[in-house]
Amino acid sequence: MALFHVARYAGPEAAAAEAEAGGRARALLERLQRRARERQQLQEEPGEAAQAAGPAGRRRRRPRRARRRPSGGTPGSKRRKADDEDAGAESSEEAPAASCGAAEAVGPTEAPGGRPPDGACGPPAQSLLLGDFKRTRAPKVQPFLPAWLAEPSCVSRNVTEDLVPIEDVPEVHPDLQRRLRAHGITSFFPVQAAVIPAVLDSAAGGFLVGRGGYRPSDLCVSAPTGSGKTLAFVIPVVQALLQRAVCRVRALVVLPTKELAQQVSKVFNLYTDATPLRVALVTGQKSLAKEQESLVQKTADGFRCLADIVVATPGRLVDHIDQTPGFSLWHLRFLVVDEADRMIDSMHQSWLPRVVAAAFPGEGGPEPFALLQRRQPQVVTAASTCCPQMPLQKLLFSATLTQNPEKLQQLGLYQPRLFSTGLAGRGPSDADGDSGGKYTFPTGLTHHYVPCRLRSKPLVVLHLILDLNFSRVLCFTNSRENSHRLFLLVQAFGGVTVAEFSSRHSPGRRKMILKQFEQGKIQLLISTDATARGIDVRAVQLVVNYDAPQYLRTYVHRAGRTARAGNTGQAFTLLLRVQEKRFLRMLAEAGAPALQRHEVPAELLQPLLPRYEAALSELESAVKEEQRQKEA
Ligand SMILES: Nc1ncnc2c1ncn2[C@@H]1O[C@H](COP(=O)(O)OP(=O)(O)OP(=O)(O)O)[C@@H](O)[C@H]1O
Repeated sequence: MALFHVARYAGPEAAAAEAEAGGRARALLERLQRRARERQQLQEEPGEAAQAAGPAGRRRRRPRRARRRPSGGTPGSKRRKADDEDAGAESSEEAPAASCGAAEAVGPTEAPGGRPPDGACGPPAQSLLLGDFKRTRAPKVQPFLPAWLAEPSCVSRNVTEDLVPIEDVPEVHPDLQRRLRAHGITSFFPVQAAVIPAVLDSAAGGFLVGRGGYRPSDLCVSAPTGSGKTLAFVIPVVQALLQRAVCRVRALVVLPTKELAQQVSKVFNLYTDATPLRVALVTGQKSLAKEQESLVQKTADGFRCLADIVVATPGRLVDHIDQTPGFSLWHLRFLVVDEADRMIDSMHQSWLPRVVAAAFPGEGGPEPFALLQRRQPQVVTAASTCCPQMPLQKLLFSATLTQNPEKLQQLGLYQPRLFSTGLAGRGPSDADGDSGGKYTFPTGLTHHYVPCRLRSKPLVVLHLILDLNFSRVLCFTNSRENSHRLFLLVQAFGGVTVAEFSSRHSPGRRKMILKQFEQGKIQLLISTDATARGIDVRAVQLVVNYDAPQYLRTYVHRAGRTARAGNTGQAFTLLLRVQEKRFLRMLAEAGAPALQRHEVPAELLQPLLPRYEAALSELESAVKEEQRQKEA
């Protein structure tokens, strides 16, 4: 029977054996010293010694590899192992185990007293050496996706060819169709043509109950940037709520940034302003009291709700759940999570459990006899279907929706259904933990990279704008400081209307900057990733990644600020030599079309140099002045 062998102190009985071993060690040492002397002699008189040694001299060299092994066996056993090596029986990585194996193969020659023979490797031949790990390559684990993720409803990403005329989607109310036409929309983009009917279908039985009394499926939508995801939820939510009689918060849209929330609330306003529906924006741009006034009104017998649709950032939403008297989510029917992957990342703020808790007052809640009092949904049974209650349906949207089931699980989705423009379940992992190889890019977007040195990066940006004549450029850096310094430098250089956008500025100032950029008053907007997601500025021709994005998702969103809604656009990434390999591999895994290498020869930058040098010294004094002011 094979035994485990752990080398340990054997007790006083082993003392004699140890003394014997000590004698053996001395003999071995002497032998080694003798050989060293011989070797030294050989080096001193190589010709003679080689002749004298003849073939035996050469033979003596061979067992050296075997000697390096930790066995320290008898000369006989050494020779056996050397023979095994010659025959190529074992690889060098497996040497320790192999030497034991070889001894086992020839059968152990026992010394008197049943001990292993001199120099036999430690444990008995039949035993298993603990910690004797062999280096074997672990098989790659392929992600196993749940069926809804692995088999999504596929949607085309081509928003120029696969348009669907709005009259071909009869589920959309004629009033809304008229309104869409009034805003210049005559056809739905593919994602809209697929998602709008699906959401409307789930509210077909009226928004108070799901179809047939069942709870509707939650929907997840993964489609490229600029593919019209906003209207894909605005239209069905507005249409479903048009039937409401009493104003209650029935739709809540949560977004990661103030600017995005503002943009989405604008779109809601476009489609609700001729209806009784009211939209409130709660992002912290106004004071809490002002926002409270837009949400609830105090009456003689309690509070009156003033908003049907609330568009919010998560932090401010939780503030209102906690601090606004009369703000209730008991009638919430739609919870829309835009930029869903980003919102999952912000889950540590616990905004979702707070929303769900506020939406389900539960047993003993403040309205115990309300007809449609909601409880946290339980398992569907015959009894539970007898007493239908208003469902809370989640709608998730993103251009980079995670396929990580563990992350998605945090959202507590119910029988989810995925609409996707990407191929499901392919590709290896992204650096941030999400699976890559599945994000899709707008068809009109071309990707370039510019190999350059750190010092010449600002010059390359100036060259792109001034020499290649791009009139609306969005340039991303990885930090506020980088944005600010690049802004100061370009400003000092002159000839370009430039602004910076980052958390250095107040929300009001940021709003104004975005407006001016949209109006074309700013040619170059230098920004942190604050504008990377969702911001929809028409006619951005060029996106420059001044600092290469670290993550694939960041690249997808940054580049997606151009080539929106079927337009064309270009994304240029400035890469240092050390960044090239990793970045190109990351994009290849993302399924991005091949990046075009765009060389900017030094001669092209040469004419810009004199002004650039002057701008650099201006920058230096500006930075010093800023530091002085900070310290004062
Ligand atoms: N059916 C349509 N026809 C014409 N233009 C449209 C249509 N739907 C949306 N658009 C326009 O396309 C642009 C992009 O839409 P939207 O902002 O909804 O994209 P998105 O998919 O949400 O992008 P992102 O992922 O970057 O947030 C907007 O300017 C919008 O007005």
